[in-house]
Amino acid sequence: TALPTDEHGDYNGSDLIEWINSHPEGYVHPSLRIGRRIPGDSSSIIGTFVSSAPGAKPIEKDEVIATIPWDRMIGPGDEYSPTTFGSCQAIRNLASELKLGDNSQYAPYVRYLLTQSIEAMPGEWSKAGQMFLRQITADGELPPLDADWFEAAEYKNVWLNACRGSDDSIERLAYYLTSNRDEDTLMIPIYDMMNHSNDPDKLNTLSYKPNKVGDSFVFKASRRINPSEEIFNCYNRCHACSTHFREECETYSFRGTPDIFAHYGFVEEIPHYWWFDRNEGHQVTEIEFCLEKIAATGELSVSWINSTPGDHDKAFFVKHLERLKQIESNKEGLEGQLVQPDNENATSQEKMSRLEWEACWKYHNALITAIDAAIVSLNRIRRGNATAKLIVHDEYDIGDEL
Ligand SMILES: C[S@@+](CC[C@H](N)C(=O)[O-])C[C@H]1O[C@@H](n2cnc3c(N)ncnc32)[C@H](O)[C@@H]1O
Repeated sequence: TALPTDEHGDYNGSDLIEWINSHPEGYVHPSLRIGRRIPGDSSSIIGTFVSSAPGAKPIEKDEVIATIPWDRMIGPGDEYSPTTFGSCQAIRNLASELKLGDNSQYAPYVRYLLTQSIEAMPGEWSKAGQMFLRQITADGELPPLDADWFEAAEYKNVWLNACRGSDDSIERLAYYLTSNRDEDTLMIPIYDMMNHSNDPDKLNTLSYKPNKVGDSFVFKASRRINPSEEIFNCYNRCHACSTHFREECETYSFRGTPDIFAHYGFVEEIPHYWWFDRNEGHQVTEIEFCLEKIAATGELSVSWINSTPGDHDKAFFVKHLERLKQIESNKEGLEGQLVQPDNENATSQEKMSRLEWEACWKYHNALITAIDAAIVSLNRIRRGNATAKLIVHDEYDIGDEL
């Protein structure tokens, strides 16, 4: 069955909205629009917006954006608990529904999910793409340090080994869809159409997951959202840099900018949360900082978490900044060597797709920006031109995400 589209030919989720609203407990705010950021531009991502159609109203602070009833979500069934963060049963149930396709009781949702491709997930990248990322991160000296994600080891460990899943294309899709779109153990239509932001000026929702089997999932506006504004969720809500959300934390996440890249395949916009582990012999020094953009000047600002780095840490940053710039100086040569030419259809593990190439460079640039800002901050502190901005978290400040 073809997906419903808007006047630009983009998916508009009208089937999903109708399906949720047709349930006695279901509700979708009439001003919600599903569509592309730039309507009609197929390279622009799909997300959720407040409609700018004539007569469409803003969504006011605390208004419910959507209520998704229990039996419109795909999850672990009776095994559900709000404090469980991963479930083989949930992935299995999703795979079964995907296999049923149009015959699934979740057909409007399943039809959209089946259009999703997993090629942007680093775990699904070609060998060449994964090797290039290894080069950028100096074989694990820079984050994300854990190679599991980009070598698909996580897929093998979790799905094939722990869950005893099969390696067929639908089960693989189910695994990556849960890693990319679920909220703990639930796949939630409409909610999972929201894109991510950590920017306090953009982030505009709060969500409330079911307390028990049978309850609905609700998400609300955390401030007034005006027509044409995008509606955002935060995928790593309440991490070490998001102090302004602390009082609103229902769940916590330790994921920073490198983890968002590893798990979703995109580089988030600033503000960022960066962490580095500097290895010296057997000793590991953790270096963490928040990177923000000062709205008035556009200047980058670094706040160090727990402690200000010392000379060895600065030398580590300087070394990697030079190394990253060195890689960039050979960008053209690398492109010829590593990227699948557009006119060649045959895919090979020795070449990477253009999508992987571009994602690698976005991450490379983000690393350069962050490391450069870190060095600037340390130089200023050293020269006495600035006092270090320090954020200190006590051990019990941050909760667990399993
Ligand atoms: C939960 S889905 C969000 C809806 C998704 N855009 C869609 O088309 O259905 C998560 C995926 O959306 C994309 N995404 C979300 N936030 C993004 C952002 N800020 N920048 C770029 N891509 C983003 C990434 O591909 C991510 O893996």
